[in-house]
Amino acid sequence: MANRGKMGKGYFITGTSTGVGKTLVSRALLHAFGARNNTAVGMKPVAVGCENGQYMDVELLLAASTVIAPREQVNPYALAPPIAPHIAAGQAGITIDMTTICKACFELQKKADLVIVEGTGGFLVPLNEYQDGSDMARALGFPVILVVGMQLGCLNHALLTAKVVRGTGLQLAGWVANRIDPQMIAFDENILTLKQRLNCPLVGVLPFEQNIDAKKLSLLLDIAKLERSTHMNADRM
Ligand SMILES: Nc1ncnc2c1ncn2[C@@H]1O[C@H](COP(=O)(O)OP(=O)(O)OP(=O)(O)O)[C@@H](O)[C@H]1O
Ligand SMILES: C[C@H](N)[C@H](N)CCCCCC(=O)O
Ligand SMILES: [Mg+2]
Repeated sequence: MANRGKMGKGYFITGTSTGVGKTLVSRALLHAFGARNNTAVGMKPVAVGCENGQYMDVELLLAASTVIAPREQVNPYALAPPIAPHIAAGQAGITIDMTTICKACFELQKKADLVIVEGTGGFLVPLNEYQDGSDMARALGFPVILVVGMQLGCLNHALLTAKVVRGTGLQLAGWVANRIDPQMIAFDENILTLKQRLNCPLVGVLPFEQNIDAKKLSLLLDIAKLERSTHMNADRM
């Protein structure tokens, strides 16, 4: 459905690694924007890892989206082996192309107020012979939200990623602390360290949940704080 002729905005969701909660946070963001009467659609440009014939990231993002969009726009590249995308693409005899991804995203921006784009693995995962996730993020041009999987080692990964995101010329609009290790020692001190050093808003802290309810967890995300951060940066442009 045409989005009243306006082009939707977007956020690029990256993480400190694979398996840290990018999909969970993307789903929660889709629900959070939907609850504010925004239309919102998820995008997984490059999905790798097919389980029982399904690309779960794509299925979960489709289910959390408030508008229906063609699968080829939501997920331009689906590669079955659960390995690095450039290797999977090479094995499949294809090249992941940024123009293809940008065109698909452009079509989604016509359909929704917000496009929540989930990256693949961590920020610098290679996508083809010359480009990686940072090139995709730069090509899309959206502010970045960093998902930090809270576990020992996350400080280094989070601060490295923040440095590279900013070095790519993109805004780090905010970060989400995702408690993937319920046994993490000094959890509060690690959160405080990243609040002091990431220099962007903490959008929310998601607890470890045995039974995940993305809609419930969306209530823990401070979307207003995220939007203030994004607008402030836009004003500086
Ligand atoms: N807060 C949490 N509590 C419990 N389980 C979680 C939490 N966050 C993530 N998980 C689980 O950890 C796994 C990885 O989460 P998710 O798929 O969102 O990570 P990802 O960063 O999107 O991974 P990928 O790099 O494969 O896309 C999933 O099984 C998910 O259900
Ligand atoms: C298959 C997995 N769940 C992710 N979708 C892809 C992770 C690629 C990681 C590449 C790397 O950093 O070594
Ligand atoms: Mg994912």
